Amino acid sequence: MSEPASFLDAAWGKSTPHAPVWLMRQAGRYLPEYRELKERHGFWRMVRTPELAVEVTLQPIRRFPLDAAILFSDIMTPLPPMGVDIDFAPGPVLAEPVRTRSDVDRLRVPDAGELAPFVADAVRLLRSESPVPLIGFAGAPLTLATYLVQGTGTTEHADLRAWLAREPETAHALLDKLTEVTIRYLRTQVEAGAQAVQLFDSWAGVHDVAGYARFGLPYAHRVLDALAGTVPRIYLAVGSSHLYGRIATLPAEVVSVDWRRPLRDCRAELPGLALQGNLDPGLLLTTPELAVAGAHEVLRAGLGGAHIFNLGHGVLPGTDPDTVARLVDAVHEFPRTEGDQQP
Ligand SMILES: Cc1c2[nH]c(c1CCC(=O)O)Cc1[nH]c(c(CCC(=O)O)c1C)Cc1[nH]c(c(CCC(=O)O)c1C)Cc1[nH]c(c(C)c1CCC(=O)O)C2
Repeated sequence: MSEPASFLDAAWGKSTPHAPVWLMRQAGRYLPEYRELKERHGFWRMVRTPELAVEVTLQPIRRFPLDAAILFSDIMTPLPPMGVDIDFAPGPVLAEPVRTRSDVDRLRVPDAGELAPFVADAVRLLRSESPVPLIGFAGAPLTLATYLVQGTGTTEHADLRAWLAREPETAHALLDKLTEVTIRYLRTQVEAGAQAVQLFDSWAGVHDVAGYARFGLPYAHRVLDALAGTVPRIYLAVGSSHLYGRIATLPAEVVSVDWRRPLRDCRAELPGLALQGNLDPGLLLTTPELAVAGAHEVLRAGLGGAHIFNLGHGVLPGTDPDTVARLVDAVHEFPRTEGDQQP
């Protein structure tokens, strides 16, 4: 590799000599050192103890030459201070879903300082310990509402869509509170030193264009707009290419694309935006050779504009860390210079 790949350059829309690479869920269950720590401490304690959150954030950075670190936390982290009781099994499970107007009225909107002081501490520690830029993150309001209304994240979401249609005013009241909390939560991370932010709208894709335009877009817009002029903003919505016409209007620098369509097809629909993605995480469950071949496809499709290499969604639990190592090297070895596009 001639020059190091710069994550922040690509996030600001510059075309880099190599694609920088990080992986959603790069810290987590596929790493034995993560499983060992979780066995000892449990998930919430790891999230809430800055030294443990720092350790888990850095585990993948020590193993692989990744170009960015993502804070170890969860999109659910700002919800308990609002008065929501959440456990992980392994996905989030709420003691009581939020469905009525009085459920929504009871939710608190805590001050920034109250929201997650341990997150601000972890970010500050990471800024002195991490050799690579640090990405902060939050869940987008509609995705957080998905968990709050359903109580889990595991259905077809028809009940959420029915609830939105039946109770639009209650839904807007809930989304409004979640938007304010998310803005405070992300500003806290940026003020503590996060160098980029990713807004995870993981479940936006289950809505039709009109539903997204009504309940997703305006709130994601407000969150991203509140961070204007600070750090590059990455927006992720899985299974959502039917929404790209709307997503293109968001005040973000980067859109994270899932594995369903080649990046070159997405560029035309997301003009002026850097693209992040989009290897199928399922390919990392095959062989290093197939994963690397898939990465080359993605890298070729990503030419023609700024590209941050990532998966289309998170690393899956059964992934072999050696395959991840081969993948990261393959991305760094791929030149993005014009006329020299084959690995
Ligand atoms: C929907 C969502 C959640 N959490 C998150 C999202 C958005 C991203 C996406 O769409 O996948 C975001 C998240 N969750 C976690 C991170 C840490 C940083 C990273 O490495 O990417 C991030 C960025 C840790 C975690 N969050 C969770 C774990 C697993 C806990 C365990 O060890 O069992 C980790 C490492 C628990 C969790 N938390 C959530 C789910 C669905 C689960 C189930 C297990 C899983 O998908 O890994 C909610």
